Amino acid sequence: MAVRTLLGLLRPWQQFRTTIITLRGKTLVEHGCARSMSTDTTTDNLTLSLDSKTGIATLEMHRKPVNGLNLEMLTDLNIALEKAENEKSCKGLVLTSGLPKIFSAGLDILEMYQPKPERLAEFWRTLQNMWMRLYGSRLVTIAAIAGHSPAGGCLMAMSCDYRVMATGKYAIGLNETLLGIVAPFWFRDTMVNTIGHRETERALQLGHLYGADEALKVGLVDHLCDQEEVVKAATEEMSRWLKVNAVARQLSKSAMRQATIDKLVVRQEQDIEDFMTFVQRDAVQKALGFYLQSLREKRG
Ligand SMILES: CCCCC/C=C/C(=O)SCCNC(=O)CCNC(=O)[C@H](O)C(C)(C)COP(=O)(O)OP(=O)(O)OC[C@H]1O[C@@H](n2cnc3c(N)ncnc32)[C@H](O)[C@@H]1OP(=O)(O)O
Repeated sequence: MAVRTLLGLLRPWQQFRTTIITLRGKTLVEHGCARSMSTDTTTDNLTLSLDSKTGIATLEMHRKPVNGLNLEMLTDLNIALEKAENEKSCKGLVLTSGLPKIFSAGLDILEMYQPKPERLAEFWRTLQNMWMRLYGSRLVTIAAIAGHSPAGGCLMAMSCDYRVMATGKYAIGLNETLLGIVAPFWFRDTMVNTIGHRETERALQLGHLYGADEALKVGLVDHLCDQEEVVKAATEEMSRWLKVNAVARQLSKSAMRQATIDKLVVRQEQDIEDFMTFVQRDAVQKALGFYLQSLREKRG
């Protein structure tokens, strides 16, 4: 009761901080004053910071070696996204990576290979929630992609409002079929909404990974620039979006995206069941084992 009364007196972000402690058994490391998001918030997996002058937050992923999305990383992403969302002065979010040559290698395959069922279900639910949060964010969201972005990495990028990608030998796309797995309907829907039905159909079947030029051509990304300029270009683009009336922009975004999100909302439990059944099939486990092996052998 005392805790509830105290929570009632706290602002949303302060309640949020308390929730972190309750949910994870450990708190985020917050540098400086805990009363403002203008100070950095850092975990093992990411840093969230807000420029209080511009209202632009930067969410930088840094889970070594490749920003693989495991349960802990996804939990941190959910917490960070909710924190940015709840901070009134925050208007936009740049999603980027602090690791060289990698945006995100997508889902951590080790979460799906020889999994423990309970953790597998939690992992998938946390991913679903992260996607719904990012795709439906009130904020202007821009992905600054200075490295590879396959599968779940591509999903995160596509869930933003705009994508800036580095020129160079980086690849982006939904390559699930190359692993012997199938992108779920909400991954597919997000891609259809980004590049259209026919291009998605081709890309999904082939597990096609686009180079930067090709990604620009089909509209999978919106702008290319030098690797070092990616975050700057994203921030510059952001200021254009922030000049638009926020309510009108948010309502337009929601009008375009909410039906896609609602499709998952009503099928969330079924989707978890489907995922668990599929992933635990012998053939799928075998395929994931081979793929992991090929990644390891590539390193020699
Ligand atoms: C069943 C329903 C469908 C679910 C939908 C699935 C969505 C997904 O996201 S599945 C994951 C798809 N991701 C990939 O296919 C990417 C695989 N990785 C790569 O292609 C490369 O690692 C790279 C291009 C992203 C980076 O290349 P490079 O810089 O050369 O780094 P390494 O390949 O040497 O990798 C370093 C280290 O990390 C391990 N690793 C890479 N990706 C993943 C991953 N997604 N999950 C787990 N581990 C990964 C890799 O095996 C290396 O490990 P060590 O050899 O032990 O150091």
